[in-house]
Amino acid sequence: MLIKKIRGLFSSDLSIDLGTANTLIFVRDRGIVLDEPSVVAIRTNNAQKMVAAVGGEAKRMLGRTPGNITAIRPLKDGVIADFVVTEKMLQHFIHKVHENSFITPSPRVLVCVPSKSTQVERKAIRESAMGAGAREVYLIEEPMAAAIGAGLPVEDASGSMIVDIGGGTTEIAIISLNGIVYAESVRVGGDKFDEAIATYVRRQYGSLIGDSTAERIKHEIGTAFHSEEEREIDVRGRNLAEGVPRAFTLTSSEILEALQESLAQIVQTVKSALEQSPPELASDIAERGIVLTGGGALLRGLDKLISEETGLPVVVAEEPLTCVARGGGKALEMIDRGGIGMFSHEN
Ligand SMILES: Nc1ncnc2c1ncn2[C@@H]1O[C@H](COP(=O)(O)OP(=O)(O)OP(=O)(O)O)[C@@H](O)[C@H]1O
Repeated sequence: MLIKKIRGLFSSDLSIDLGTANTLIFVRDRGIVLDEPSVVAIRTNNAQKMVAAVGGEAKRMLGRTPGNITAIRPLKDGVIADFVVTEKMLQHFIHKVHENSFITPSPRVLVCVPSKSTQVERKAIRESAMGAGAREVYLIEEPMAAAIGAGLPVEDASGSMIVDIGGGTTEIAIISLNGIVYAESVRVGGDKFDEAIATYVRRQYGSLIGDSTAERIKHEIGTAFHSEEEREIDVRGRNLAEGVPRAFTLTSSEILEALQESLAQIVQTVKSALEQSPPELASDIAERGIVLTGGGALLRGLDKLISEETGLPVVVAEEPLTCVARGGGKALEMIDRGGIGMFSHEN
């Protein structure tokens, strides 16, 4: 135990949030050392595939690649769509952290996995991390890490509700005594919001916009709740009828309309989690409120919408985009204190 404690003090344990949209790596005492889009660009030469770029550089290539390069997102809808490429990406990021931070290799690595990921996926993630030099690998479910990162009292015998709105999925969990009492996930998140915006623009303006433009519109004027303050953005898309770029202006009310269906799905999943929560925990949640994490929590007015629909207080966690990675880091510290109840059964 003492040796474990001492080792804990000097170790450069990594916590990895392997997300559909972004991968983050947190190192104890250093904070977030890597924050990159989960994108890999693959170059094909005479049927041979090679990694051309990973992370930010690869994301800039999305939708702009020549014939022999494809930029792909190996995780989709919160699950691994391409094992081989995910492994390559994970290894690239872990090596990058080692190179940049003079961190000793072979640390303990904790990976945050979607609560609905299969045993096969968990095994693949574990093997990828081992392949990248991890000495020990721990897996923790994302909502648990998110709750710890948001500072919720997960160890207490009291219910906490977390809604983590990522790129591919929204994960909802009720946590008490270091365990997930109820978890539900819906394949709606930031990506679906972007798709809904692109669909709206195609229907209303007869123009095509790419994923990055849709995401930019969401960041700048996106909203989940009606507000007096109307925002606008000038956009350029390829007009379908004329085949040439055309400019038009979008307003925040239009984006609200475009997002209706996706938002309704999230609200419905939150409501059904509340309905299925044991009464004691439901009353704790009613008192403490619902905590939102993940990039989607930054969508303007989403807290208001969920609060209005559930009648409960809703708060957005501080730095929602880094909650999962930071929570994973804290969970690693908890291992040294013997708090291992929260880890996935695979450990
Ligand atoms: N200010 C903002 N307003 C709205 N959405 C935002 C904002 N900032 C980031 N996002 C969205 O958050 C999403 C990414 O969130 P996050 O990094 O938490 O997801 P992830 O962990 O990679 O995904 P998942 O949990 O599904 O695996 C993207 O869709 C991004 O567009």
